[in-house]
Amino acid sequence: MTILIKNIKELLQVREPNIAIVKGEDMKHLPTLKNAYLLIENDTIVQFGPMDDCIGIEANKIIDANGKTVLPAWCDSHSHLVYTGDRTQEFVDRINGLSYEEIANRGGGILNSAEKLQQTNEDDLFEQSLKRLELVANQGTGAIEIKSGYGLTIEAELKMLRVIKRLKKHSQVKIIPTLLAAHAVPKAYKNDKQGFLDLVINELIPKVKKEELSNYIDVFCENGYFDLDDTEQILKAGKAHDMIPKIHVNQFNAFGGVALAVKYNALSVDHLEELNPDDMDALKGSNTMPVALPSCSYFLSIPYTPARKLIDAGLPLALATDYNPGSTPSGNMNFVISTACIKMKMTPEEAINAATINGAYAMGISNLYGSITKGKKANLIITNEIPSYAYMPYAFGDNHIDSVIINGTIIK
Ligand SMILES: N=CN[C@@H](CCC(=O)O)C(=O)O
Ligand SMILES: [Zn+2]
Repeated sequence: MTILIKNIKELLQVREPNIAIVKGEDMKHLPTLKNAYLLIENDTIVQFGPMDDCIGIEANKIIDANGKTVLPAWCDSHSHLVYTGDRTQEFVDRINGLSYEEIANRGGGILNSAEKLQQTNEDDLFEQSLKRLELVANQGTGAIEIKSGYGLTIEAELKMLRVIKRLKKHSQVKIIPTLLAAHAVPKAYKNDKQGFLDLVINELIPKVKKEELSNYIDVFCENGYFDLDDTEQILKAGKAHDMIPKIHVNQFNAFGGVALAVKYNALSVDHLEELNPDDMDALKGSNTMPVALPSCSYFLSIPYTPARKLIDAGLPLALATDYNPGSTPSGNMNFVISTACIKMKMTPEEAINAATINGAYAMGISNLYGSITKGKKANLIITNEIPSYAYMPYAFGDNHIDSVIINGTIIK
């Protein structure tokens, strides 16, 4: 099956295969091709170039993208989209003055979602999660990381990861599963956090590896959740099983989690709403991708990750949704890039780089995703007729997407 997209007004994020990450000053540059064509064969981008070179190319299906922009589908490197129910009551409680922390201390928050998830059967969880996955795919997400972490028991964590495995089989979207082994201390271990850590280390991680459910490991490194010592125990256990760390860190407090994650060669450090000079120093010279989650800052009214500070220091940055029922009930990457431009002062070029090639890097898949490159997967967004690509983040809240192609299949 071949698809030819012709008369593309502007083809964005055109890269050579050797570019796996974009950092600092380079993030300001978004390579594009005007008046272009692109040819897909099965699930792969096989050719693209100026329209003048399109003569004689035939295909099973031809799409005329006159006036439209084509770009790589979004790469959302941080989500928790497998969950059950919602937390609207906590949303209203926060409007009425309670903080996220106060709600968690009362047994709400992650523990609330865990209780619901433990009581939900696997098929129901799959159906609820599939709807969210289809929703974000229609919003242009072609690759997504999905975490466990609302199970908090061995069985419920395995249930989450098995649901993620089913989603992988069922969907064209590229899915990277992450074991969020230590998300909160379960009620049953309230006075025995070490007991819970031992359970994760001695039972959960080996079971996850045995069933080949995930190669990535995450911890919520935060006051009231898991401290540096706890986090290091999990990272060590993960390392012993060849698991790559992707860590929740510095959401509310900065106390050395970034340096610890870098020490364990984390692929990404996510949140970073709080960031101190030591964190910056740890990131410089590392292979770890900082990931900002602006929709979470927006929803919880907490600081935005200091994107300018990171990028101006020569570091890379990825943008992701954090889609989850508590801090970010939205998986819309279009909103993420708008918010990054509006609130974090990222340029449209920086935001698109952060949400495509750098997002792919933060999932370990930038060899096949995140740019328009021959040989990469045909994961594409075709926009409506828009005056320029900057119009996408500028006209926030509107839908600018005409079609979405994922894995060579037109899904919208
Ligand atoms: N911070 C930790 N985990 C999620 C939120 C979890 C929840 O509130 O359910 C996050 O990334 O924001
Ligand atoms: Zn998260």
